[in-house]
Amino acid sequence: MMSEPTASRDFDELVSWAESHGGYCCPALAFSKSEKSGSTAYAKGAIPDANTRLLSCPVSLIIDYDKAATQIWGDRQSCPFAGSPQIAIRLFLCMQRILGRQSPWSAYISLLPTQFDTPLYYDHEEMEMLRGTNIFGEVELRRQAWMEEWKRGVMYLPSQFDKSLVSWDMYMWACTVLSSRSFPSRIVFNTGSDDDEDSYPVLIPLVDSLNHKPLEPINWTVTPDEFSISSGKDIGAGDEIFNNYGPKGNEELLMGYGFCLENNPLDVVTLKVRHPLMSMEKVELLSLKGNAESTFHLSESEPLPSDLVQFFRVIAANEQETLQMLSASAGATATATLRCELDGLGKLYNAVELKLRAISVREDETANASARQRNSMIYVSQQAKILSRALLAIVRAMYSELGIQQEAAEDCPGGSSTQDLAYIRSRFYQHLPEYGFNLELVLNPGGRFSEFASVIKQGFDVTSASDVRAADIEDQVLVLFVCHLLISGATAGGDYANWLRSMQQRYNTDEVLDEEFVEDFESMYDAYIPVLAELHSDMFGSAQWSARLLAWAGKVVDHEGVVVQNCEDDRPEYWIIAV
Ligand SMILES: C[S@@+](CC[C@H](N)C(=O)[O-])C[C@H]1O[C@@H](n2cnc3c(N)ncnc32)[C@H](O)[C@@H]1O
Repeated sequence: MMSEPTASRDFDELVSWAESHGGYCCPALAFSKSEKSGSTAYAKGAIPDANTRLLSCPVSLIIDYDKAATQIWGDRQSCPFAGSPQIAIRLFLCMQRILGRQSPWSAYISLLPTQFDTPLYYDHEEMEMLRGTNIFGEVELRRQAWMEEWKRGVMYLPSQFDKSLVSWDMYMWACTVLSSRSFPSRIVFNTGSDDDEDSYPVLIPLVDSLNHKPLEPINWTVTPDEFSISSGKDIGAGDEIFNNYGPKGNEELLMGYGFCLENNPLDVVTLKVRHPLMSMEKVELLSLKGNAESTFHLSESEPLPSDLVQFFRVIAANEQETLQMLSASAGATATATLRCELDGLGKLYNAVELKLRAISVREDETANASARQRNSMIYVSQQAKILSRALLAIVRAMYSELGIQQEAAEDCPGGSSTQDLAYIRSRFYQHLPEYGFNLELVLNPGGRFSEFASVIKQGFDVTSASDVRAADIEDQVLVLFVCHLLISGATAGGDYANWLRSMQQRYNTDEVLDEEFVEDFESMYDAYIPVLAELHSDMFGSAQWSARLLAWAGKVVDHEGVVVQNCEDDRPEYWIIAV
């Protein structure tokens, strides 16, 4: 039980107005003012019976499209905004505000806030705290959309209205009132389903006076006469009485309502991924429906949703792997290859890391911070926390693909710090040689391929793998290496024999290596092979070297490679998974 807040008389008029039209306010409920969340409602005495009706609003006072259209344009048919009912309601709100005490809704309108903490009201410095987040870009888009609406809306107001009174500031006020306190029409009028696109926001005076608490058990009841709210639990004397605005993360709360909740159990990171150009098979695998991007929701409890992993798996798949996945989804048992899994996870890692890096988490003192600064800090740090969890989950998924999850669990007991990630990734790097090769392995002077390495270093005038990357010839060196592996007889035995055989079956066909494609490798052959043959005739002088062989290896590198971010120097590097 809390100490009882000070009752505010500001609400007396609102309550009597609602009651005079058939509304209801539970006698044990009182209103007070709070600095943190505007007006709040609390229990003057215990409300012990769950399901006690708390507040209700008669249908005659609910502000919906019907009332807005008929009051402004005379009837629904004459309203030009049937397809965008929210515009009619926003204009209606402005009209009621202009009418002042003349408005039948004046008891309600006069109590509505006129100052908000939604990011559309932030100044430049406050916006900077949100840089890199989804909201940062969204704010301007929303402002533009509202501004367009305002211009169109005012233009269509009937001539008896003084259009000049509906200022941009007033329209923005109406938009924010609607975003911060409306209910969806599909619930209020019992129409449609959750994803009903025809649903629009309606205002329910009095019932909209409660603050939000996630997961709070409340019931909304709709009858032909009223919309009421009752609690799903007993309420103690002095306790705040909450509504539950639905499953909303901090991003939605901040953008629409102007507040954030620390430890919001329903917080999510919304990750929007633009579609790259894709084959019809991939489009089918992802069941894409023509949108330019896909949206995923990451949460603390589910930082790596399976649909997100599947999206990147399909993006990463080469032709062969795509066909395998298609037949698997049609009932066959094939699963994605290790290469595809690692490449998909690697690409996903990069996408998530990019998003994490774009935002800056501030560790400032919160004691002197304004409400807006506090909200931004909560939002950004929670986003960062979920993204870091996702990174860790991705690395663990890579471990698990490589069959070394046991070690990860023992050595790295959890957490999401950068050290954990760097550690876990360095372990991942140590294990990759068991599965394939990259430049470091190929050019290691003391390693298995030291002879090949020394010819390449001489021929290309480089001393290390990073020189090769800096010269932008990583893929070419790997192409030469794949050819070298084949020519040097690895097919006859050794670790890569089976892999090379399957690569030959897959890519060494006239269908894959058409004339035009092979021709592209002739200049590479002319530029490199004679020079390298002079340096080491046994290795590069064999008649097996040809533009066609290089073209084949080009296909292998292109389709069987995995791009992984190097955690030390932070550059992308190429791995060929050869198992
Ligand atoms: C529907 S109104 C709720 C009643 C509101 N306090 C008022 O003054 O009218 C929604 C607004 O209340 C505030 N609010 C609601 N729940 C809150 C919470 N849990 N913490 C902080 N502010 C909250 C936000 O300003 C939000 O825009």
